[in-house]
Amino acid sequence: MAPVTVKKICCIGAGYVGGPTCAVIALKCPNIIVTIVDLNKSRIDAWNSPDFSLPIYEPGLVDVVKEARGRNLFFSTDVDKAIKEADLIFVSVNTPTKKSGVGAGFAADLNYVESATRRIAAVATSSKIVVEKSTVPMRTAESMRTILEANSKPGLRFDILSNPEFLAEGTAISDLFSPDRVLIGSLQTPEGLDACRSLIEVYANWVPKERILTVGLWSSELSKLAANAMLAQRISSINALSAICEATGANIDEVAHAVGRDSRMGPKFLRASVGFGGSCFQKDILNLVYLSESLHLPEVAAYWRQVVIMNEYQKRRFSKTVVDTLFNTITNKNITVLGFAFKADTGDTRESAAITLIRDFLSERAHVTIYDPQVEEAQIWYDLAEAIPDTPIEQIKKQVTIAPNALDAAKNSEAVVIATEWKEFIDIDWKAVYDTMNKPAFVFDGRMILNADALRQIGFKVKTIGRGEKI
Ligand SMILES: NC(=O)C1=CN([C@@H]2O[C@H](COP(=O)(O)OP(=O)(O)OC[C@H]3O[C@@H](n4cnc5c(N)ncnc54)[C@H](O)[C@@H]3O)[C@@H](O)[C@H]2O)C=CC1
Ligand SMILES: O=C(O)[C@H]1O[C@H](OP(=O)(O)OP(=O)(O)OC[C@H]2O[C@@H](n3ccc(=O)[nH]c3=O)[C@H](O)[C@@H]2O)[C@H](O)[C@@H](O)[C@@H]1O
Repeated sequence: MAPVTVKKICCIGAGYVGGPTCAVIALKCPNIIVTIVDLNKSRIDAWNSPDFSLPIYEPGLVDVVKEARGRNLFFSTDVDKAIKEADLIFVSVNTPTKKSGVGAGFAADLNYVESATRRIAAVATSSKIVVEKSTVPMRTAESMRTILEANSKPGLRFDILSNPEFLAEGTAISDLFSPDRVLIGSLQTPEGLDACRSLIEVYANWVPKERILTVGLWSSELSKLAANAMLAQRISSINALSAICEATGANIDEVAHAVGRDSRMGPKFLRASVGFGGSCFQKDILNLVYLSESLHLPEVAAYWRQVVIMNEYQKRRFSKTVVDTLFNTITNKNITVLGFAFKADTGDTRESAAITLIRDFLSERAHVTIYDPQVEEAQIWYDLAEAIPDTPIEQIKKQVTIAPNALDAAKNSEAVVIATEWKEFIDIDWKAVYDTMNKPAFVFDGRMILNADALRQIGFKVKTIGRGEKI
């Protein structure tokens, strides 16, 4: 049997991964019809909006959608139709950490993957290649195959591939245009290898073949968890060192530079911060911890768990620095938090360190004013209500203001806290900010983006993460 030439792709899940990934496939493969489906109608409506107000903010994404939408890229809520017509289906649904039941707080909730798989089984009338795009625990492909085989019409074949996604938010389009690697895992059977070849042919439309890596299914699933765990581990390592810098007078920037010049380590991902956020690092590490515990490897579990513990410590340590520096109390003081997204160039707030910082400030009974250039007000209220479940939102709203820009946000405040590394924060008229603030005026730079000396010249007292210098 020869590999199938893919003509129609269905992507289940129109989120941060499914949307950009399959939009780029459509752009780069004009001969393939790509339909991205989701149960969430408002999300699909936004993808289809005439003025391209897409549901996610990602630099370059609008241009991709403008070129491909209506040509060979479609967004729809008709999941069944898209499944039926496709020869290859990406499953790009969410896999959050389980909130209750066995493995609560650690294991991935596979409910969405299972429902998508059951839907494929229920409606497929022809054989399909089914691709795990979501990040999943090891051996999920096996469960998917069992569900498909037990529930589908007789005579159909389902080949499952693992094709984890490595894009980072904020740079998703350039990551997808020129990925470091595309990883495809398959069973090493003739059918599995044929399915793998079919997917290789899709990517080969724009990705050099030497960047398309093929491995066994289980290695592929584990590689995704491993990559995220090791990236997060680097941040926790540099953040642990930032605490030593602050206590000793060393400068974490200089340490990171010196360490990163070793070609075995490289300079990337060594930026100390208020702590990593995002929907995946913590979730995927906890998933690895759960896997290790299930495999009776407690030392391995403890090793990875420490990466998350260190991240929590970093967030707490930063909010404590703010309180300690503001004369040990922020009760009734105005604190301005610049940035709410978990990193720059995204409107995504999932697990953002800003949320933990703000929760800590509110618990000290401070008044907090927030400004973020991309995050919508409704999202901020939603996240704060989730983070502080025992306080009614009306009460939270009494303590929090959302401002339309940084200058307004800083008015009459005692301290400005940089929580997200948005470039526009570097270019603020800091003298104007200073003039509107109560004195002494403090800046806490949790992202190392500001010129501390220039701020001190204006009159600010400045604390930068990872620097032990006098404020
Ligand atoms: N966000 C990121 O940058 C990255 C995420 N990942 C992984 O990709 C997966 C998806 O992540 P995101 O796109 O961020 O999630 P998301 O929450 O933004 O999108 C998932 C979408 O799937 C839809 N969905 C769920 N069940 C469905 C079903 N049965 N039928 C149709 N639609 C359904 C939801 O309505 C939602 O819109 C996760 O496993 C994540 O770990 C991997 C790499 C990067
Ligand atoms: O599986 C996923 O979801 C994705 O997770 C991360 O991507 P993402 O979370 O979008 O963004 P990152 O750039 O990795 O940043 C994650 C967090 O770490 C922080 N960070 C990053 C780098 C650094 O040096 N220091 C640092 O604190 C960021 O500010 C952010 O809060 C990975 O980088 C992607 O390869 C992966 O596909």
